[in-house]
Amino acid sequence: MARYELVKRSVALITLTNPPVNALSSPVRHAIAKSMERALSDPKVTAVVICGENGRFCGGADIREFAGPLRGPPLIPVLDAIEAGRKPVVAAIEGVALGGGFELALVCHYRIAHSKARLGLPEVTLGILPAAGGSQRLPRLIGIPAALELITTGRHISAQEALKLGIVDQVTDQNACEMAVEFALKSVGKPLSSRRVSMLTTPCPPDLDALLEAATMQVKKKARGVMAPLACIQAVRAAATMPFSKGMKRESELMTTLFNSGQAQAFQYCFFAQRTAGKWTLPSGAQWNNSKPREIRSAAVIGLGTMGRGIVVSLARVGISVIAVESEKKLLENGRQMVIGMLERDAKRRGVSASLNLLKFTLSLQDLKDVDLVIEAVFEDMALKKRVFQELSKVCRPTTLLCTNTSGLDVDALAGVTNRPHLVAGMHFFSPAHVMKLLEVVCGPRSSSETIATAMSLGKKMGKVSVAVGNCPGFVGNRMLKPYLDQATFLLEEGATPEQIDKALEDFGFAMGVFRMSDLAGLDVGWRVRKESGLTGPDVDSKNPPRRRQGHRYCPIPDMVCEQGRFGQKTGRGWYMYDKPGDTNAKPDPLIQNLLETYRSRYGIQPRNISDQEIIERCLFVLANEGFRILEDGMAARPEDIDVIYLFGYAFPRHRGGPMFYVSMVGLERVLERLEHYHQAHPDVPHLEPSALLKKLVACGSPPVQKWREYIKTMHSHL
Ligand SMILES: CCCCCCCCCCCCC[C@H](O)CC(=O)SCCNC(=O)CCNC(=O)[C@H](O)C(C)(C)COP(=O)(O)OP(=O)(O)OC[C@H]1O[C@@H](n2cnc3c(N)ncnc32)[C@H](O)[C@@H]1OP(=O)(O)O
Repeated sequence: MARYELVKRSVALITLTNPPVNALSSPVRHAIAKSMERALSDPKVTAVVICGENGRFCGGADIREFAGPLRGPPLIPVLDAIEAGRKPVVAAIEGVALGGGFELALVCHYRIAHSKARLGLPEVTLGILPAAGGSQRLPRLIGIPAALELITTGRHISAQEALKLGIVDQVTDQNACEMAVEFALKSVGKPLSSRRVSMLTTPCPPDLDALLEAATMQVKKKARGVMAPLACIQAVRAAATMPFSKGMKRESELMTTLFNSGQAQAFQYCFFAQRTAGKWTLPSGAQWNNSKPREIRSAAVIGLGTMGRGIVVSLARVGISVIAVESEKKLLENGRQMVIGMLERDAKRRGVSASLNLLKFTLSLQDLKDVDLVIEAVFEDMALKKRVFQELSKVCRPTTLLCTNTSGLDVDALAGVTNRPHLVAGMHFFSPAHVMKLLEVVCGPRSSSETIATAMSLGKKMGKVSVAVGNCPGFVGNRMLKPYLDQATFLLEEGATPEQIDKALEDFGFAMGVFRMSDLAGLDVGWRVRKESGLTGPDVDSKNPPRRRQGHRYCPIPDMVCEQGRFGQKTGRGWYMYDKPGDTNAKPDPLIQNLLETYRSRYGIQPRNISDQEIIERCLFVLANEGFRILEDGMAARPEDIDVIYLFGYAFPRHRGGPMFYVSMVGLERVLERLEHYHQAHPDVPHLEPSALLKKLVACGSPPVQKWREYIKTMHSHL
């Protein structure tokens, strides 16, 4: 777990050997401690260099170990012994020095970084804080403001920035390990006391309280209800106001609180869920590690609406040449200008030049004959999409992959009109496509493993978190959204207000409640879908009694809001009112209050007081209940995939871990009991009926979320 060598006759070279990221697992900590003892006691050794195998210094503590009892030597004494040693120790940082890896570097007396290395204390993103002295040493080394920013955001920094901040002593383009050995030889005999960061006095700004207060306000606003950033600020305060040993005690107390909070578990679950989602499987046995993706050098995007433009930008900025197609000259010109503007702004922000030379704009599908892959992003209309796919089938070479950005239509129906159904898949981006990280890769029953591998790998290349899903209406994300939105509007009927529901959801941790979010997204989109599916408008079957469709409860309030031309922020009116169209400051609107009161009295509904608990339970338990059904149907391979979709596509609060993790933390038995209760009260809402899988899991003793897959295996899978 660590290799010990003597180099240049007097330098002990300790190499961490724990692939893939040299995490500080128990055997690694043990090996470091033993190696240091050996180096310090060997008279031949005058200096020590610590590096990591395979060009990676260290990715920090082994996060998997956090789930069990602490075994092996604790990290802090291992690190303290390095700093206290009487021989100079140099960290040779290549690749990454993150979390405990960074803390390991901080106890070394010197730090040499390769120019491509990245450093950071990302603990806050795992719901904890740098608890091996990082919160106490970094402020001593670089001052409170810079340390506060790095620790509360978890941001990774480049070697150059680390040099500027005074974190590393030297940056090199050459082999960092060899440079560190040379550096170590030159450091022999130099006094070490000023190199022991724990011995430094934290430079304390005069306005410390104001600074910490401002940071507190900022993190409270940015991460509602999240404990870790607040704990980080308290730890940094300790570094500014307490001697090192007392600060370490405070750091440990804060870490214990975070560890016991449940939030840390949720964040750490998210970390692994994101990585698990990349490991897709198909019923054929094809999977991520046995299917080869095709290399995509050129692509085409059809349709330059909001989605199409974002997709063009996502492709071009990773070096893929893109042909963008529109149906009319004016739309094409407008799209061209928007895309160029977006790419230029993006390039400026990243300090690179915009890849405009990769773009071509055309009105003719004939220009697509040689591209490797097409993404169709035209209007959400099956007949139109089928025409496009038929045309593509004729125009593109037979090996071109044909993908659709539909947000819920039948991908296999589109595959069926082509001459290559095995090369058709869904690539469902989220709006705005160049910003949102989620990509649902929709596997049709005829999509080949190569097609899925290519779509997943292209998503990764574009920096997306790609999740493979089955082909059902709405796929995973939008399919689950429907019962969630329904519950919110049923609660309005029963007596709640949009403000009350939004506040309950925002207090739960969502950045925006369901109604504020709907106003931002635009209410007309859903209205059009409801009209097209005959739920509202002139095509409604007149046999439907009021507030019922196909025998089930239906709430027409969203349709009534749209009928008044209230489409959300863009029209200055929606569930809320805004000072002018495009404004974001949502204010409660007495007209909506009035509409709700009139509606309730028309249907003889006696409004009742609805608790926040009921709002959360009905909205979120029904969301997860649909997730269970999706798992039963084999439309998602595992609960982690559903959670990743909700974290990255629907801003589900990370400290709750995603809808499936959240209900597992609440306790499946309780969730089942509450769903049964609500279904009894609302028997005309089938989504409230507990799913078979939920019942099965409860009957099996409510296993943890990571084990649910074992209970789903027996069921029919589309993935
Ligand atoms: C009740 C009282 C309790 C009190 C508790 C007291 C405890 C006291 C001691 C605490 C000491 C704390 C020390 C420290 O402050 C805490 C930490 O260090 S937390 C860890 C911080 N590090 C990170 O957050 C880095 C996480 N990793 C990454 O960001 C990336 O993996 C990477 C390093 C940038 C590499 O990225 P990629 O190349 O894209 O590779 P992947 O991300 O796909 O990862 C590959 C593979 O490695 C696994 N992995 C990565 N990092 C870790 C890790 N730190 N631990 C374990 N495993 C890791 C990852 O899951 C992938 O695995 P695979 O999916 O392939 O199985």
